[in-house]
Amino acid sequence: MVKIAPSLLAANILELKSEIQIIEDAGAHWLHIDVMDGHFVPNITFGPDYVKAINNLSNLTLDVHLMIENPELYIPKFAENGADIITVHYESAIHLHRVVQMIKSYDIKAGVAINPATNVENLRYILNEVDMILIMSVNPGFGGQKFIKEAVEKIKHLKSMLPSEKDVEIQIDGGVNGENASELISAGATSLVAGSYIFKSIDKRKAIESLMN
Ligand SMILES: O=C(CO)[C@@H](O)[C@H](O)COP(=O)(O)O
Repeated sequence: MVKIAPSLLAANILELKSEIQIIEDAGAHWLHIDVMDGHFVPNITFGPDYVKAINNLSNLTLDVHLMIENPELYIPKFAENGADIITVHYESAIHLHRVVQMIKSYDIKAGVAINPATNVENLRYILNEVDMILIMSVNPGFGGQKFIKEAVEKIKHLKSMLPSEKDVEIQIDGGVNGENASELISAGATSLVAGSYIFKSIDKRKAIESLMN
C-alpha cells in the first residue's frame, strides 16, 4: 500500500494541531517534515525542536527530510527528538555511507534523496544500506512548484536497480497531486509526499483519498 506523507511545509502553522488532526483522521500515513538551512537550499524552515513538538502531537511516522549541509552535525538531535525516518541528500553528504550508518545507529530508518538533475545510477552502491530513496520532482526549497516529469523515468530506473531481497521505499516529492499520483504509483513509487495539493484543498480528506486511489 502506498504511504501518503503530507508535507507540513504547506500547513497553516497557526493551526498546526488541527491541520495534523484532520490529515490523521483522513488516513495519512506519515508526516513529512522539510528541514531547510538557507545554505543547501535557499529557504529556512524547521529545526529539531519542531520535530519534538510534532512528536508530542501525533503518533504518525515522522519522516524528516534534511535539506541541509553537514547533516551529520544534526542527525543526533533529530533522532533523539522523535524522527522515525531521516533522509539526507546525496548532494550534501560527502561521506554518504558513513552518514547513512549514523542514522541507522539510532535504530530508525535511513533515506537518501536526490535532486532533479542527479542521476539515480549514483545510488547503486548505497541501495543495500538504505530503507528509502527520495526522488525530488522539484528543485528543493519551496512548496507549490511544478512537477518535473523526468522524475517518472527516474522512479522506473530506480525500481529496476533495487535488490530483490530488500524492501526499499521509493518516495516522490514535489508537485504531486491527484492527476499524477496514479502514474507515479504505476512507475513504482511507494510513498507520495504532497504539500500544497493536500493543505490548500478545501477537502483535505478527499485530496488524500484521491492520492491513494
Ligand atoms: O521538499 C519539498 C520542497 O523542497 C517538498 O516536500 C515540498 O514541501 C512539496 O510541496 P508541494 O510541491 O507538494 O507543494
